[in-house]
Amino acid sequence: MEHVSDQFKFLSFTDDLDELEIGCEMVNIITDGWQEGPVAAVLRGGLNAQAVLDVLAKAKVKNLVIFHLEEKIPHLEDVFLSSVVAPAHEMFDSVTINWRRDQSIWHLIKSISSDYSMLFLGAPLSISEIKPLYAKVKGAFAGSLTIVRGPLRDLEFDESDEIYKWIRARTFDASDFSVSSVLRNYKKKQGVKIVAILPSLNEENTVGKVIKTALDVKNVGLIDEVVLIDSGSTDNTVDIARSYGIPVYQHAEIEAQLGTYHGKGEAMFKSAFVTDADILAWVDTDIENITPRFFYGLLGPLLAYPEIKFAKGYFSRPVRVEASGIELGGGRVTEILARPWFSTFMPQLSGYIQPLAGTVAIYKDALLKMRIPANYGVEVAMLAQAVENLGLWSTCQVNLGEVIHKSKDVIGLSEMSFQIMQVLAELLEVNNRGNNLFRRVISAHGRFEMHAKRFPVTWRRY
Ligand SMILES: O=c1ccn([C@@H]2O[C@H](COP(=O)(O)OP(=O)(O)O[C@H]3O[C@H](CO)[C@@H](O)[C@H](O)[C@H]3O)[C@@H](O)[C@H]2O)c(=O)[nH]1
Ligand SMILES: O=C(O)[C@H](O)COP(=O)(O)O
Repeated sequence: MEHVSDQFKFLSFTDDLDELEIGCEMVNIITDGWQEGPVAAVLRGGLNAQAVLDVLAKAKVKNLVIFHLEEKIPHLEDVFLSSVVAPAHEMFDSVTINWRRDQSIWHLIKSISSDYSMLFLGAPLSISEIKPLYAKVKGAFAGSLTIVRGPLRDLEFDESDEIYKWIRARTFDASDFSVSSVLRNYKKKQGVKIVAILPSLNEENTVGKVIKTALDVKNVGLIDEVVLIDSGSTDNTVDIARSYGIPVYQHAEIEAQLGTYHGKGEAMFKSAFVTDADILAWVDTDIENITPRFFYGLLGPLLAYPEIKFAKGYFSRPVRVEASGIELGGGRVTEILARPWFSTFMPQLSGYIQPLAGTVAIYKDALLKMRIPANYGVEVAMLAQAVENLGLWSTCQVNLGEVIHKSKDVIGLSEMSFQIMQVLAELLEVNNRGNNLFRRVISAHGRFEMHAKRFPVTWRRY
């Protein structure tokens, strides 16, 4: 039990929680008080869950009952297994783990309310979330509640860290902005015109629903225009889009005198020429589970906070089972390339949860000051320049919920990563000696083959 700390501080939920001790050794216990009877802990895993175990061991609880809501992404279960299940078996005489699949944590807590007189939870990330969490749990659980906040072990930053502060203040949830009348009011007050731009390349299965959803949001007055910018689809995408009566453009034909390039960035660059709106909001057309939330959520912060000029969506991605039978969690390029790159070279961007997301909204005057790469580097290039030109605090991210969209195979992702890396290198003015040749050596049946493809970055300027 190496991780048991001697420093426990007790507070009640009526105390001022600014009194919480922050430090490498402190365990803060915010509690209704001890009550005789059976004890349960509802735990997800991580430092605070581990601190709950410390507190219960110190309180000489012998038989521990733990409830755990199964994670949607199975590899997150590793955190629970290593930080809770393994140590709990060493610390207590008997441990019962109840793996649950309730609809939500509140359903779970309600269902055990009459069986336990004390409930222990790990604290949420931010101190300001503790009292709202308490109020919510008390609506479901009648007994005594204790929320434990563990020591800040292994964290090199504290709550005065700028990225941490930015995340707390500039990360929104789409549900914060779901009341259309409120948003319409903000929109009117700011006197802005908004266009939803839907980029497409062979999206016949999903494009119709995305357009219909955008039009629903237009009908309630939040969006003024919906346009589709196609990159030369060869399926029925364009016919489907036209059947909704919205303007449909081929990106190659927009401002044809500027020439044309392949790529999503090119479609986004050309978007600025087809509208006189003040705010441009792009939403990908391959999203299977599109809802108005994507549009409200993305636009909400820009309308409600005039100082915010750029918003990027983020989302959770359910695990997909590939044809190979292999289960994949989402965001492979994000986790393997973008996040490590940002933490190494561009730490000011490291608070972004989905830096590659294509759901983005920006004021047009800010867009016109940017240079836009024609390829898949467009999202990171826009993000980096938004933060550089406008300042981190004029940018934000919004949780749009869960996204289900088609996934590239590993070669597709590898090429996308190469494009993104080339763009990031150019943004940092790293001299890569014009090396944009991407080589892939393949060994099969005792022979080697060399495949090589060039991915030059074309920067577009307004
Ligand atoms: O030349 C193109 C290529 C794609 N698309 C559309 O752009 C969207 C996203 O493209 P996709 O190839 O599905 O991207 P992902 O593999 O999902 O890549 C993720 O990461 C990219 C790089 O950050 C972003 O551009 C994407 O929006 C984001 O979903 C879809 O609606 C496509 O139809 C175009 O309009 N033109
Ligand atoms: O955002 C990413 O990292 C890429 O779009 C890949 O996502 P996926 O691993 O969910 O397919």
